[in-house]
Amino acid sequence: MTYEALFEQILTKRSYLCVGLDTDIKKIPSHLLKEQDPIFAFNKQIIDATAEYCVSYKPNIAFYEALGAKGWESLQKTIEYIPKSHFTIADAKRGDIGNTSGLYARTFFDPKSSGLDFDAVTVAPYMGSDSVLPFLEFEEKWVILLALTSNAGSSDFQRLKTENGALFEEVLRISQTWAGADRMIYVVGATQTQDIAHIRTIAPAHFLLVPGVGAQGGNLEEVSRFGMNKSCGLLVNASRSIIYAGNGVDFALHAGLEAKKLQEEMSVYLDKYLTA
Ligand SMILES: O=c1ccn([C@@H]2O[C@H](COP(=O)(O)O)[C@@H](O)[C@H]2O)c(=O)[nH]1
Repeated sequence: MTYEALFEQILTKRSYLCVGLDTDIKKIPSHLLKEQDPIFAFNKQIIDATAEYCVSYKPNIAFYEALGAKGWESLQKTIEYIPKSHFTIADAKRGDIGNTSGLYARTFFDPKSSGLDFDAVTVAPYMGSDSVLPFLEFEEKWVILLALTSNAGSSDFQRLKTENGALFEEVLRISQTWAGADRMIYVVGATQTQDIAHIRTIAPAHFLLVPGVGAQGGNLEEVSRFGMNKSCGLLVNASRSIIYAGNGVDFALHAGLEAKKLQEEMSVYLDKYLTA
């Protein structure tokens, strides 16, 4: 999906919501456990209930890998089921020496090799350019680079001072020499709103993937006020607060209502903060 097509979807849906498919076999409603593929059965109903309120889905790969071959099968079925209008993110946080990164890229971007065809994959920046560039060899696919993550430990390294500011600022600056806003997105936690306005001065045009609203307590209004640019430039993720909003046979109904609530709030912020 292109930058323009993503923005178009945001305007059409009046939403910049990314639903996180962090589907935990231990947390899904018990009636689904009799299904042949409980994870896919859960995801299918979540997608049906939320697709009209979001523009993106982000399965966190850990939840699937942990189940071995069956988990990969559920992931593949899920990705095939997501409507093509939605931007798909493999939250895998990969990155290694170049030839290994090339194989990670094939895993998520080459359906002939792996059966998976995501639009984007999250990548850790700390092994440098040769660990990231192999992902960019796939046309029309995106790298989502970890910049300032939502967890408390983000300050252990990401905020370390360099002669040009904090390390995460250097990640933002240097990585812009590898790819432009049409192929690169940055992860900035919703718990880091005090830094978002400054991040916008370093990366004014890029989309930011913002996890941390909902279960982690990030503030959607502040994220939108400080982070929105003239193409919206935000994909705000919520996982647990949506997919586990209910736990009975009507779990998908509750997930849909939770997604709708966020979409309606986003619609207000698009009117208020989308810069001309
Ligand atoms: O900085 C980061 C980067 C990634 N994540 C991931 O996003 C979701 C958040 O889930 P919630 O249930 O909405 O808290 C999850 O997959 C994380 O691994 C993040 O939280 N922070």
